[in-house]
Amino acid sequence: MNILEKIVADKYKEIALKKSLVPASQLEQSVLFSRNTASLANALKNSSSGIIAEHKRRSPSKQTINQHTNVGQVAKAYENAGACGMSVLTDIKYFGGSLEDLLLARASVSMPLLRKEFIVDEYQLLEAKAFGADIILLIAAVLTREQIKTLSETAKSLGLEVLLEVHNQEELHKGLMPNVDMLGVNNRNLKTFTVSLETSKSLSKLIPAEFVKVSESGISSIDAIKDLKTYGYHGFLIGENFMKTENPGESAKAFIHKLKN
Ligand SMILES: O=P(O)(O)OC[C@@H](O)[C@@H](O)c1c[nH]c2ccccc12
Repeated sequence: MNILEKIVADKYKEIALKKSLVPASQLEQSVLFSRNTASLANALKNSSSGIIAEHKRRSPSKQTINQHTNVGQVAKAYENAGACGMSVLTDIKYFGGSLEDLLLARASVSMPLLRKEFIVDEYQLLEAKAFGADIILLIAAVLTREQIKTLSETAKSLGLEVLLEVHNQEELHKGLMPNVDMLGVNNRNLKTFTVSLETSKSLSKLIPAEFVKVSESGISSIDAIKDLKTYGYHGFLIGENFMKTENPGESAKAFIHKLKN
């Protein structure tokens, strides 16, 4: 089993346990469940920065990145820095995140929030809504076309936007469908962890114009973003480059300032 298969196998077990502890009907009663959601796609189209800043404590590829953050403060600082949106890792076992992190971010900011998770079941969409997300991630590598279809339909019916993540042409073709709002090209191969911005560049021409394009992972320079913009990208998902510093919010602020000037 590769790491991605391991994460997903654990995820199915985690969901079964959670369903037995917290029924879906309880999630639907959350005060946050009936709120109006914010659009990341619109924020990206209208933004000069395009930065989606991520909160990530650790990862299978890097182990510890930053264990000392206050997610509410980081969220506030990312928003003040001019980020278009924020991505919050909610996987506990491999990324050290939680749904509480998402909730704390939601309590601190009004910018669009992405639940960064390995979503394989509609129950996780209800959780996303109940804990404050505006956007959900669907990873084509771990889903069938049928799953992408039903999960994206349900997400949209809950008012959640859909960011579909792909890493190659095959995944892209599997996932292109009307309920997908944004196409994220992950520069990191989730099976081997190798990172190359060439992945975003080569896949860009295959993505139809109606999808907002997001380049994900391994982005750490202004030049890289300027380059990716020429390939039609509107969004840039950055985690480690901010999180590995002592003050992720300040790092994001300095980065976005440089980008705009
Ligand atoms: O920390 P980076 O290299 O800037 O990457 C951020 C983000 O793209 C990455 O965390 C990510 C992209 N797709 C994922 C899927 C699951 C978990 C994490 C991810």
